[in-house]
Amino acid sequence: ATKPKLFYFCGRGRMESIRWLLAAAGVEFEEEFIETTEQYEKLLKDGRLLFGQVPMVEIDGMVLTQTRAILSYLAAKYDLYGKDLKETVRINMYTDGTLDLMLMIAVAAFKPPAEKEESLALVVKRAKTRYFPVFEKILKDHGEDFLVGNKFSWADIQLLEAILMVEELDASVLSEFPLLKAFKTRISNIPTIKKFLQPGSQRKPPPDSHYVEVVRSVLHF
Ligand SMILES: CCCCC[C@H]1O[C@@H](O)C[C@@H]1SC[C@H](NC(=O)CC[C@H](N)C(=O)O)C(=O)NCC(=O)O
Repeated sequence: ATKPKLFYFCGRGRMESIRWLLAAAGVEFEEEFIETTEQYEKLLKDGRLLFGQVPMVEIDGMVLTQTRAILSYLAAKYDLYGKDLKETVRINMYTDGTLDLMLMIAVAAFKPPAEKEESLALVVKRAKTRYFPVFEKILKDHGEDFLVGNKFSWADIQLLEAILMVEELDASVLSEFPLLKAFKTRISNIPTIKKFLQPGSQRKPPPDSHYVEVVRSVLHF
């Protein structure tokens, strides 16, 4: 069977959570990195970007855009989306939260130094005061290994992704969250995720000036 193919820049941005979900599900995928305006404009001309935007994923004979739509499709396809609607809506609540937090980081990369510094400090503050306390309480209240239905789901994958991303900004961010520390160790040791965390995987590094320049030049902003 043909592997899913991801069309995006060679960086995290909005595509990184899709890479995480596929990797955690043990699904091999290919990537086409958009480096030039010509590449982007060809995708546009060929009508493969619904609203003219990336991420775009080709999977199961479809050409998908809209990050959350793609993530939901993958979560359902690989049985990482809860056993019923009540579990699914909790997974959606949790993943919308971690995606909001991670997009704050993605957007900050495009800000001038002083503003970027301020934005990233706000990310750490939001993580410590808004997001991580919620997940610590969820783990405490139900005393299970996973966030929803005591079964590994998309919510667990994305929370680990967000924890690691915030730790890159402040390594001590989990110091007041013992259950999240244990969660991080537990989920990082799931074989497919452990493999994705090894060097040489398709996981992307934090955004650097080259990534920002490429995105700016391709998207003319
Ligand atoms: C201030 C901008 C922040 C980020 C810019 C881009 O780099 C990534 O870090 C995030 C985005 S990705 C690139 C951007 N894509 C989106 O905004 C997709 C939004 C959509 N709702 C989704 O969830 O997939 C893009 O294609 N724009 C072209 C343009 O709208 O004409």
